[in-house]
Amino acid sequence: MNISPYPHLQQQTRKPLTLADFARMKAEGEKIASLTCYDASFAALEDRAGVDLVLVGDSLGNVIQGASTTVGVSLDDMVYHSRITAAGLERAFLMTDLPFLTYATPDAALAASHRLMAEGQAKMVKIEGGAEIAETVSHLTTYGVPVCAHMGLRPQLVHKLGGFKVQGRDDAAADAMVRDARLLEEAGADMLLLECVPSTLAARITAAASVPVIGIGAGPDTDGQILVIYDILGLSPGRKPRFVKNFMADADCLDTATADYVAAVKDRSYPAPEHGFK
Ligand SMILES: Nc1nc(=O)c2c([nH]1)NC[C@@H]1CN(c3ccc(C(=O)N[C@@H](CCC(=O)O)C(=O)O)cc3)CN21
Ligand SMILES: CC(C)C(=O)C(=O)O
Ligand SMILES: [Mg+2]
Repeated sequence: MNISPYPHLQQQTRKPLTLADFARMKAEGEKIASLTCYDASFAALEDRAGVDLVLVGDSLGNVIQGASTTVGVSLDDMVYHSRITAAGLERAFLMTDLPFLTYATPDAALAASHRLMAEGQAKMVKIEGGAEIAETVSHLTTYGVPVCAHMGLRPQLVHKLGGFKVQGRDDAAADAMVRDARLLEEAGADMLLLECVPSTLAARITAAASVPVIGIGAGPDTDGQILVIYDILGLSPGRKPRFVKNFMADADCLDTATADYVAAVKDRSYPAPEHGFK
């Protein structure tokens, strides 16, 4: 499959990306294209489509294991899928989620991150939380673990929240999220991820942050975008979150659908206004 006519592929080299590349992309206003991934074949597909950042998400509880939440995903599951995803990557940077209750103390987070990095070949770990995980982020940073802090809608808290709902809608919650983003950055977070927050709040946090901010359901103004790979390929059954776009609808194969997603993030045609929240 020859997908070379894409402008973003003509500009890219096959050299492995590093955190410095994401800092440069933020500074230059080049959007970071990210997708989730769970195995080597999809990793190779995403890598040749020009995806910059690959996340082995605990969403594998939903899309691989068929559960309705991510709560049951184990660290062994994450290590396994991280390792088999890493095997398919050449250029893209690999980030892996720490699953529910594997980072409840700083030392537990360090031990779990060790497994994701040493066995799972992750180059960065992602943990869900705000100010309350700042100490953990600081501990990981001290020992050289790159960290992304996942704020806004935190799917691991589904049973506390009572569902998957937009976060940071009132002024007090929005101000708290802005403060937490700053604290996490000061604690050493290398990246932030915002899920399901009003587009205006995501723009505010992105403008204030010196590290790259990736969004999902966070509007067009974050430094990058992420979606679940099966959602862009039309493989997810049932009602879709409003930020999802099926790129398979206008594509003739998986390679063009995935490259079309990357191109749409790069040229800012995804996300459109209807994919964001007020
Ligand atoms: N296939 C898949 N895609 C995802 O994006 C995803 C997963 N699984 N599993 C883990 C979490 C769960 N996510 C979700 C799930 C549902 C909504 C949702 O239905 N949101 C409503 C917002 C409701 C409101 O307005 O408060 C929506 O209409 O989009 C959002 C994120 C995102 N993640
Ligand atoms: C949706 C993304 C951000 C995630 O955390 C996951 O796939 O688990
Ligand atoms: Mg996750």
